[in-house]
Amino acid sequence: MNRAPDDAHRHARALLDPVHYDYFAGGAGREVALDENERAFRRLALLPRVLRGAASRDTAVTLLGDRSRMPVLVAPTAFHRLAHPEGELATARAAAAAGTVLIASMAATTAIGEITAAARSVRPEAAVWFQLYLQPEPEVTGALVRRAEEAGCTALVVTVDSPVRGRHGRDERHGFHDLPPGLAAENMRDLPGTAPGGAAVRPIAMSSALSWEHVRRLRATTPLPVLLKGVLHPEDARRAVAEGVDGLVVSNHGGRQLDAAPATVEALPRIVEAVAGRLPVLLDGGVRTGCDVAVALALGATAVAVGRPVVWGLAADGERGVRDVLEWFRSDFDQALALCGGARPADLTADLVVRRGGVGSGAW
Ligand SMILES: Cc1cc2nc3c(=O)[nH]c(=O)nc-3n(C[C@H](O)[C@H](O)[C@H](O)COP(=O)(O)O)c2cc1C
Ligand SMILES: O=C(O)C(=O)c1ccccc1
Repeated sequence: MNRAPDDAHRHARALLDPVHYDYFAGGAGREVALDENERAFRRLALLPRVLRGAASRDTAVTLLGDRSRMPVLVAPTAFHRLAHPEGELATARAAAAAGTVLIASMAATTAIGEITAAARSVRPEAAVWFQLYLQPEPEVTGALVRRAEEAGCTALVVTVDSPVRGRHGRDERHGFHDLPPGLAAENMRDLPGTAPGGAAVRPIAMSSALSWEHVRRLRATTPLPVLLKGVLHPEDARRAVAEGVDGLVVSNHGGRQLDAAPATVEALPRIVEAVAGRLPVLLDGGVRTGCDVAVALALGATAVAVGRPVVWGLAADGERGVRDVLEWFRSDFDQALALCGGARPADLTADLVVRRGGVGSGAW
């Protein structure tokens, strides 16, 4: 069967500078979390329901007021111009064409205003969310949030799994630490507090001093919904609900931060239980097929996001490549939903999920 993401991955590997390929593909430490994200999905199976008479299907979901044609979003990934000269502009047009939400990275090589404009040029109501690393200086965070608001972003996704930068062995071996000349993290240009004559592009700071107080401050300064990305402990999920956060992304940063983190699909049930329906719970990490999407939804995710498959599509064939990958996910998820006897995402329930390799029901 023609699998667009696999084709894209093969092409991307052949086309990319090996240093850049390893930047995108790699993970932290011994890459245990990276590998486990995909493997954990393979350890789970779905018990299909039969004869349910679901004549037509609708794969769409609504997330914090934004409609997506499928429960598969584009996860924020940095530096798209390393993958293709059109970079984030191509990704944004493809996500808009596929009718899904793009979560644009703060570490994009294109400014957020240009990204939203590209998405809207394809579909005026296209939704773009902005991924944010809270910066130690409140005025810098504030300026980034204003940029996202002015660009028309409809949610902020605050990444909270990066108190320090992950150590990526592949990058260390290659000595890859900086973008090549001509490329920059454009959202970091001309921010307040830059010393006169200092670098126009600020480095992105990761800070272990961040606390719930910073999230509270952020919520007080923006009307946009705030999601936290990188929550794995159920106590943090409960705290997020209590703090008035609007959504969670269960994520281990694609295995690029804590290498001992669990596979995200294994962490998901406890987060879903802790949240008890009070917030939408998204998941990313290792989602590679429509069946993976169906398993995550059955275990209580409202939607998932895909990171590397989108980068491979972009590297393989620009906007067209990303569109092919996203359309493939829509059709593969529709197929999985149909085979489970479902008509809509909400029909995927936890009783459908069993572990492979066990005897008996093996219910989750
Ligand atoms: C090359 C690359 C760059 C990434 N950059 C960011 C980023 O800037 N901000 C962020 O919150 N997450 C970032 N992530 C993590 C993704 O948002 C996401 O959690 C992860 O890629 C999902 O796993 P998957 O690649 O297996 O689908 C990055 C991941 C990759 C692979
Ligand atoms: O590479 C990453 O995973 C990532 O999150 C990041 C963060 C800041 C700058 C570049 C990439």
